[in-house]
Amino acid sequence: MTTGWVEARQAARTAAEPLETITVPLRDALGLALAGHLPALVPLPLCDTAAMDGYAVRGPGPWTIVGRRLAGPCAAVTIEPGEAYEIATGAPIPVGAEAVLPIEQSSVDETTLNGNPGKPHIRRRGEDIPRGRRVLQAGAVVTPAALGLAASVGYDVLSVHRRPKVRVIVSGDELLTAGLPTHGQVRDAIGPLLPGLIADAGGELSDTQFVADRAGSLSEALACDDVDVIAVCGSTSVGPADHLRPVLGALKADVLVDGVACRPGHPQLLAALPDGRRVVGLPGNPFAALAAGHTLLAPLLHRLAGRSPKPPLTGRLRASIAARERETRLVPAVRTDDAIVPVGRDRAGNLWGAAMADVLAVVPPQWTGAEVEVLPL
Ligand SMILES: Nc1nc2c(c(=O)[nH]1)N[C@H]1C(S)=C(S)[C@@H](COP(=O)(O)OP(=O)(O)OC[C@H]3O[C@@H](n4cnc5c(N)ncnc54)[C@H](O)[C@@H]3O)O[C@H]1N2
Ligand code: MOO
Repeated sequence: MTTGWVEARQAARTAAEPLETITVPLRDALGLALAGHLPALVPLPLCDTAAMDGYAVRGPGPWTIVGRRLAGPCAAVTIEPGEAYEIATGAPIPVGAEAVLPIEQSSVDETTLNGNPGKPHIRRRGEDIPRGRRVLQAGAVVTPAALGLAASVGYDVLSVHRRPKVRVIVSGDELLTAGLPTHGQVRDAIGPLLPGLIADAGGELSDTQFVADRAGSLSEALACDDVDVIAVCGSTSVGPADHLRPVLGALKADVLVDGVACRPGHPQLLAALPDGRRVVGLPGNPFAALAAGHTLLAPLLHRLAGRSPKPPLTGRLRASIAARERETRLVPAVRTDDAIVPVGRDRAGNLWGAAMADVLAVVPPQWTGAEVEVLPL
């Protein structure tokens, strides 16, 4: 029975548990999701440091310059009232220093320093991040900034969930993978779009296999057991060459979502094979496959990759889009400063609109109003 679009996405998110935890060097963690919360191993800054290039001073001026402190490991020194140390930004300040007088506010006559620090210009130990403070939550996706932060607070390795491996099976005797199609042939448009969609959702493409429109070929391709998810493109409908549902039946798969009330993409499906691998059926019409990729495949991969759900993005739709009675519409659109603007060219077989768009606007059944959820493309 067909599932509503919202319920289908929820079903995809709960159709599996996050994959095992692995420990990887920072450089290999980009794009993976943290398996646990990340507490700071050291405070930031580690000790009281100068926030400006200038002079660390104690007591009222004028001061006598007695030494120099540069950034880097150094023995602690104590500063006495009336003394100054020339100091670089980031250098530990001498014990007892009350302020850093920035170079621009100072005047030096031989070893005598004058000026007014105004503010202390000192970053105190732990002022930015105290030791032990949770800086990122389990389920956060490791971004370039997160890698820099993890290094700042002392990490060399991170515990993350491994990426789900995805095999793509493209079915269709009419498909051509390169060159100009001749009468009756069609260039495969889904094989090229899936690697990016899979990577964005936290997965890793294992390989892409092309199979003929025969039940036996599809069955054989589904037998591989070295991946977590298999995305089958085409063969989801009810025609004489559409074998996915009968093949899944013969393999005793548990069909979790059997069609979704959305346009395009309604014949899509999600199933669990007896050995735990998940199968997502993406309709053959290329824009329908993209829409289904964002409906079932991406949420399933997010979950397996251990990513926390994000709050939905919304915007105001500019244009009169006719909602359907029972189905959610997925409409390619661009985001402007103040609105979501549909781009058209969005028939199920045509990726032109989606290629011009930066989001899919989600128009629920019987929707009226302006605010819609959008899925970034
Ligand atoms: N009697 C019905 N017929 C159809 C229905 C329906 O409800 N009742 N739904 C239509 C919708 S909607 C879709 S979507 C398609 C889904 O079909 P399949 O998933 O079985 O896919 P195919 O039949 O193999 O192909 C459909 C269409 O897409 C082209 N195609 C297939 N694969 C690719 C590819 N990799 N790259 C580019 N184009 C591809 C194929 O040549 C066909 O034109 O079913 C409708 N029919
Ligand atoms: O629903 Mo189909 O998937 O429109 O092309």
